[in-house]
Amino acid sequence: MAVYTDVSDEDLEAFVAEYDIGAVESCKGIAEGVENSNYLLQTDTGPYILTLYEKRVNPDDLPFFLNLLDHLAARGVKCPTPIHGRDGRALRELCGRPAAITSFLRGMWPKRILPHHTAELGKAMAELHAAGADFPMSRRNDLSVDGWRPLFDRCADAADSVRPGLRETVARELDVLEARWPRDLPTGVIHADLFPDNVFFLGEKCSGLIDFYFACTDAFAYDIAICLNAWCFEPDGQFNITKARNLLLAYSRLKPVSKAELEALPILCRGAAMRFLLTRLYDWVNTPEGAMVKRKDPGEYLHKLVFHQQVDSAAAYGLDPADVA
Ligand SMILES: Nc1ncnc2c1ncn2[C@@H]1O[C@H](COP(=O)(O)OP(=O)(O)O)[C@@H](O)[C@H]1O
Ligand SMILES: N[C@@H](CCOP(=O)(O)O)C(=O)O
Repeated sequence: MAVYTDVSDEDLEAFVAEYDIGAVESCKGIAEGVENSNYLLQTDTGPYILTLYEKRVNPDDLPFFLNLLDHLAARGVKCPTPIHGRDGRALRELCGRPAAITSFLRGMWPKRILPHHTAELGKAMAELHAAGADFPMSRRNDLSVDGWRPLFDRCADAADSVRPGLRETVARELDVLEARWPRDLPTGVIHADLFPDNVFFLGEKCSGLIDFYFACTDAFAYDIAICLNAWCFEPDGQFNITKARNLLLAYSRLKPVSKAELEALPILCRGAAMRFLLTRLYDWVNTPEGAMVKRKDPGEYLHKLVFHQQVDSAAAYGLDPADVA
């Protein structure tokens, strides 16, 4: 359940009165999501999403996120568009929290991933990367290689209680990642959390991307690596090379992937697995029993990490670097 802050009818009406979006008809908390409080706000002009930004979002980052959504929407990316109040502001405060209203995206995220989904994903991600090219702001990725060891230090003591031997495995892998992390790949705006629950579909077509609250400036190929992990493993843990190939081909048709990017994919996939292993491990040991939020399994990402440790070429993901100019 992701509604951390309750909003009274009076506060809501005063808040919505700052916008030209009509009168409130209903406002219901949305159970999905983990980071922020989200409400489905219905007014007499249609549905909207009301988000109250909670503790884990740094308020200083909000102008980056909201300006990015404005920028992407203006370039035709299907994403939530911030609604600006009559004073021009998209970001204001509600119940003591930073808050914004965005447009409502139609569609549903796919519960069972099929090969056509990853092709649509590749296309949508390439469009996103291209549309971000002239976005003037930048945001450092705090959850990239330099952030992993400090994060691990805050939960390492509990690692072996989650999985025997995990502390040693992570420590050794961090040594490898820190030594081999590629730092000269093409960079730009990436989503950085493009999991299936953040990609909506209407029928077989992608209808939009949501949840840009990890978006940052980083290697485009790192975004691809995050998606290979999140979309191309079957529930039984098998890697599905067809889904991976569909993703890479659809992406590279719109935004060519260089040989250097492809060659870096195995180490980027290891890093992407480490990133989600660590945030899940941190949450696993720091989320109290009975908390509203369902903890995600760090073991799933340990399995993905071990898979990529055996990979020596992007050919294992369906696209051979030798085939790329
Ligand atoms: N713009 C949107 N249009 C339609 N539904 C949305 C939109 N934004 C969020 N939602 C709904 O709210 C849920 C949680 O949103 P999300 O941004 O993933 O939350 P969190 O950042 O807390 O993880 C989504 O799964 C979706 O159901
Ligand atoms: N995708 C991350 C968790 C972040 O959750 P989201 O609801 O903000 O997408 C994971 O699976 O660990």
